[in-house]
Amino acid sequence: MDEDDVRNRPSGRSSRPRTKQRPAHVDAAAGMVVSVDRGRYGVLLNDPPLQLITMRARELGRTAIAVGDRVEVVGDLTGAPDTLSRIVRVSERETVLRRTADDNDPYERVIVANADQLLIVTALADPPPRYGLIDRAVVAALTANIEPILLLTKNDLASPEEVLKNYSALDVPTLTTSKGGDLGEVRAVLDGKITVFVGHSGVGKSTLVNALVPGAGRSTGVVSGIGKGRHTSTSVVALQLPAPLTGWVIDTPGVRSFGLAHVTAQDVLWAFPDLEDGAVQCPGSCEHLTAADGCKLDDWIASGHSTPARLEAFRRLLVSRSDLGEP
Ligand SMILES: Nc1nc2c(ncn2[C@@H]2O[C@H](COP(=O)(O)OP(=O)(O)OP(=O)(O)O)[C@@H](O)[C@H]2O)c(=O)[nH]1
Ligand SMILES: [Zn+2]
Repeated sequence: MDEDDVRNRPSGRSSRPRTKQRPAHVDAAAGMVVSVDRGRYGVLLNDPPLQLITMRARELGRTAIAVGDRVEVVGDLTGAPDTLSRIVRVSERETVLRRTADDNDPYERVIVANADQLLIVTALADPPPRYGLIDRAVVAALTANIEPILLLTKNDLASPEEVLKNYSALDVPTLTTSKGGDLGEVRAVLDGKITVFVGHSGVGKSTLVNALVPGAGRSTGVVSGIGKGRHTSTSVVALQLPAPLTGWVIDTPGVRSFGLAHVTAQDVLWAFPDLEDGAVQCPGSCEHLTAADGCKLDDWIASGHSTPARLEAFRRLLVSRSDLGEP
């Protein structure tokens, strides 16, 4: 992944990152970035659907390029081995999933561009759900205008009741899967969309990706045979869903947490239209956490708007921003 040197506000409802206009390259071909690995970008051309290895053109400066970016490429477009072409333009992004700089990483990162949905993969048991991580992923999605979806694996081991209760006030769509179970419902949710999959180790994310995209070859937690080892990939890749489906699964093996320091209380409030009007009376710098600090949202609820559960869910998300993401 690349550093994004332009510290744009997270893409809320109104602000969109801008792309500078570049001189047109008449021979450029359009495509999508499907992998990023040490300065090399895998690009799948739209027509013909060839996959190329590319690098950034100098004229792009330090503009970040991320998986999901729609780009224009020039140079050798045959896809022949040992050829390299250059990305000369990055299109304006519809959404940007990002994480903040933290102690381990001084740069704000663009994780994925143009995603429609964030599928938060959580096991119901082995390992047990970690609400802090789920909440942070929900905040990252909502504040990027990406739809969060909770996928609960290992339903054969435990009941989803408690998790569903925890997320009912947030209105996050939920799916459950079990070992060897039918994935029809999951496929229907993914069809036609660009969906980012996140989940911490052992939840069954690779098992799921392999089942949805045969041949994806994502390594799963079973290690067998001497010397075989486990090929743990840490880079983000986009995988095309097989026909008759359309759309993409973007696997994020390296993403274990979301740094959310760039997300303000106002950003989270945008995801709660039912509370937004109630915050008009709040002090200008309100963090919306307690009435004791002058927040007027409790009064808003008391006068019959929205519900106490929604306010509680909103505040839980606000607090999750400052939790330690990992481990
Ligand atoms: N019982 C049960 N086991 C499952 C289910 N899904 C996956 N597993 C098992 O859980 C273990 C971990 O699955 P993986 O797919 O490797 O998990 P992962 O999330 O990709 O983890 P990393 O590879 O560490 O990122 C494997 O032994 C799977 O067979 C499920 O629905 N039920
Ligand atoms: Zn407030």
